[in-house]
Amino acid sequence: MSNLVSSWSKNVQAVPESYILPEEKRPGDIPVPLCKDIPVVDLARVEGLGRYEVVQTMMKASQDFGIFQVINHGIPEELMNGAMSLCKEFFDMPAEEKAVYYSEDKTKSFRLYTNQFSPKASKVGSSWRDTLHHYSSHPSEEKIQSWPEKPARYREVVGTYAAEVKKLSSRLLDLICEGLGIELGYFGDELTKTQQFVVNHYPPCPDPSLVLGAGGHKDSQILTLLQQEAYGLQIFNDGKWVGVEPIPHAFLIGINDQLEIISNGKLKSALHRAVTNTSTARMSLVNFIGPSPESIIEPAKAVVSESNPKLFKPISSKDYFELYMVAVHGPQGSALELLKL
Ligand SMILES: O=C(O)CCC(=O)C(=O)O
Ligand SMILES: [Fe+2]
Repeated sequence: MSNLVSSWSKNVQAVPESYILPEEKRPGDIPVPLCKDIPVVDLARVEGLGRYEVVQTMMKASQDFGIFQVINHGIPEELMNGAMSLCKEFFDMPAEEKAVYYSEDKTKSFRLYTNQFSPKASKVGSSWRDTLHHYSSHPSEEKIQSWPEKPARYREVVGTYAAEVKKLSSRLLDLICEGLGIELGYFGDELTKTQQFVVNHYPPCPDPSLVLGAGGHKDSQILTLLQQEAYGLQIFNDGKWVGVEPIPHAFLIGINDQLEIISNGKLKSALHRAVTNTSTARMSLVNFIGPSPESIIEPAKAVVSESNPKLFKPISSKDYFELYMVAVHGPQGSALELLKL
């Protein structure tokens, strides 16, 4: 338990050795510019004449950046504020109260942990973050019973929030179907059977140039919907790291590896990382929508043709995740390369 970064980092003046990255992986001191070209999609325009343009913008952003942001998405601001502040309250609780939820057992549907991507064996480059992870496959009311009882209203608000995010993901995936020329409802069942809600907490760090909150990686599932208030997310674009500007109450949408496969490479899963800062704890509320473990992931028939042959081998979602968990430590930050034909 004492290994939670939020438990010990207040008392340190320097970054402990095991958190210092090898030189080539460090974010360094040179400022990373914010990328001003990542599209912000106004979902209010979907119902009217703007629909075609919205879909095209989403498609182009997914090809060029692998991410875009959405506003007027229909999830109430009070609900987003409520989820964010309850998650903050959770991390602000005394270490003993959080200890109950701490677990290194990856099969648990709910747990608090630190350093998922840095096995104990590796002595360098641990991530400067703690994570609260909720995993569910729908419908899954009983899983909520394993979530924190404190702060009061946590279960209720996070439960409502997760359900709203799931609805938003379905709307977005229908628009993506339109853009790809895939039949509507393609993602309606097995391909979106699972939902993970991950709360990343990055405490202030004495020297952000030496560490990362989250090392470079791609997300393995279908779609990411991320809520944030403070800056810290960067993507690797056009050969360099660029910053993503947080927009209050927007959701950042990310294409994941298994959607890249289904789209036959038309949509790109973005390599991204999170940096820390010296003054404020940053939180990101991350929702991953993904397939059932048994789903076979392969390019959709509608996106493949003689002139556009399959680029990826079929694989079950479960097997993809196993490959991913090894490959995520490598320079690609994902297992996509291993499936290329
Ligand atoms: O905190 C962030 O902005 C990124 C987190 C992330 O990439 C993840 O949880 O997969
Ligand atoms: Fe990620």
